[in-house]
Parts: sequence; structure tokens; C-alpha cells
Amino acid sequence: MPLIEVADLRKAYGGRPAVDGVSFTVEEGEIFGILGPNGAGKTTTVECVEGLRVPDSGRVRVAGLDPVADHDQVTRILGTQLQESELQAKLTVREALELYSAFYERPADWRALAERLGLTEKLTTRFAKLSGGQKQRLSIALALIGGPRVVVLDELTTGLDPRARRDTWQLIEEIRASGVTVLLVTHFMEEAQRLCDRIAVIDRGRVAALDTPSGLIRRASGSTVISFTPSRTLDPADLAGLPGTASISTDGRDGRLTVNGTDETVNAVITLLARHHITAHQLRVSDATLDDAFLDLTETDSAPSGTDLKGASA
Ligand SMILES: Nc1ncnc2c1ncn2[C@@H]1O[C@H](COP(=O)(O)OP(=O)(O)OP(=O)(O)O)[C@@H](O)[C@H]1O
Repeated sequence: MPLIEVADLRKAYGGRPAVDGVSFTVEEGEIFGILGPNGAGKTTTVECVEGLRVPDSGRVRVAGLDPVADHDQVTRILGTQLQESELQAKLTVREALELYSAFYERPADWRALAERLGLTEKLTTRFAKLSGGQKQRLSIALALIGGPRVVVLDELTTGLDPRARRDTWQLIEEIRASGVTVLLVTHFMEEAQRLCDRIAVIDRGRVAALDTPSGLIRRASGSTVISFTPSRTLDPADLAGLPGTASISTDGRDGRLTVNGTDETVNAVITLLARHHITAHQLRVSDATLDDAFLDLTETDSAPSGTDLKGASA
């Protein structure tokens, strides 16, 4: 039995569907990612899983339990991240850990959790004085304090600097290694690609694709990226007809061409260049990234380019 089951979930606000028939399952031990542009319905979906919102229709189960009807039991299985507004600014780290421990019959040892999350030095620091990364680590500690089987982490690394983000990724991997399943909502492609076993790409309230990161990349058209600066002008139309070509873009500054295609396209591009006696300067052939797949799988007007979709669209 999957640990989380969501089937044909629907939720509308004021008649406007936010989640419009979402289905997925999360197996025990997975890091399962929910990825999508702003307003796609990610938070609404996970809040239905957490029992914080009541679905209009569809089925949601956590370890076979209904998150709304069996809310108390579900909170013992599912750890949720703290919202910043939930903690008093003057509360110290130690007080927060003790307070949250008191919510559970058999809480985890908060001292060990604090040690594992690098918070031991900060036990007497007030919440308001913690850095962004420390607040996130405290939020993870509080999500784990009830000894959950699954933890929901929503936009965990948004606003963190690259080092704090990488530290948090390591923590997420350690959480999974300790046997806790992770449901991760993220805007960051690199994060999803590095951490998740499987990803549901949600777009406009629906699952646009559900696969492993590499499966999503393969599925998107143009899984091989060829880029080069031609020694003289090359008409992109000549490239468009080559086998496997999915898209072509030109950098207006230096005329560098980028072709998304297949392995077959690589050979065809090289043959074409040779035939026209054109040298390809700084020729690079690489695999497409999850970024490329994401843009291909989601509607273009809601999917700005770049790795930080939230930042890019703000
Ligand atoms: N309480 C609410 N009342 C009315 N509309 C809402 C409410 N919560 C969410 N919405 C709308 O539902 C849609 C989906 O929102 P949701 O927060 O689930 O998306 P999201 O994918 O998590 O977005 P983001 O990445 O921007 O956080 C959006 O159009 C949003 O404006």
C-alpha cells in the first residue's frame, strides 16, 4: 500500500479550480517532489494531504487514513513544517523544541534532533534572531519531533543562500536515510533533480507529467542540447529541418546557436556544417536539464525560464 494516495483530487476557490483532478501515490522511503509554476496548485494539494484543507472531491489517504476525518491519527504519521508566523519571535530554540515535544505522546529526543540539525549551539537563541538557514533547520526539527513516517517540506530552501540550500539538501537526504519518507514542494529544478526519486509536475491544477527526473528529461522533446558559434552566419531554418530537432534559439549578442534535439540531431548538425564549410566554435553537446523538461512540459506563459522560477517570475 502506498504511504500517500491522492486520486482525482479537486479543490476550487470561489468557483475557480485550483486543483483539477490530481492523482499520484508516494511510496514509503521515497523523496517525492511536487514541482510547478506559481499558482499551479502545489500548496493546495499538499495542504489537502496534511488535512489543512478539505477537498471538494477525490480521495486522499495517508497510511490508509483520511487526513480530515482521521486528523489526529494523521498528525502522528505526517510531520509538517512550521510556518514562520506560528512561532513567537521571543521563543528560544530550546523552548520551541520543548513546546512541540509536548504535543506528542512519544516525541523524538529533541536534544538528539537539535544535535543532528546543528542547533545545539543555538538553544538559547530567540527565534527572531536566527538566520534564514537556522530557522529552516528548526522548522525541520519541529516537523520531525513527533517521529513521523512522512514529512512534508514546502518551499524549504526558498530565500536561502546557495551554501545554506546545499546544507539543507544534505539534511533532506539524511532524513530519508533515517527511514522517513519526504514529500517535497519546490520551485528549484536543481533541487528536484538532485533529491527526488520521482516528481509530479503540476501545471494549472493538473499533473502534467509524473516520472523520475531522468524520465522527465527523456520525455521532453529535445533531450540533447547542441550549442556552438558558427564561423559565419547560418540560417536557423537550415537547422530546423534536421532529424530530431525540437527547438532552435540564437543568442543575439554573439550569434551562438542552441539546438535542442536528439543524438541523431548531433550527427546531422555536424554534417550540415561540414557541407557548408562552417566551423563550429566552442561546440558543446550536453544532456537537457530538468529546467528544459519543465519548460517543455508546462504552459509557456506560466513558466519563466531560469532555475529559480519563483524569483524569476516575481
Ligand atoms: N485560500 C485561497 N482563496 C482563494 N484562492 C486561493 C486560495 N489559496 C490558493 N488560491 C489560488 O489557488 C491557486 C493555486 O494556489 P496554490 O497556492 O495551491 O499554488 P502553488 O502552486 O502552491 O503556488 P506558489 O508556488 O505560488 O505557492 C492560485 O491561483 C491561488 O491564487
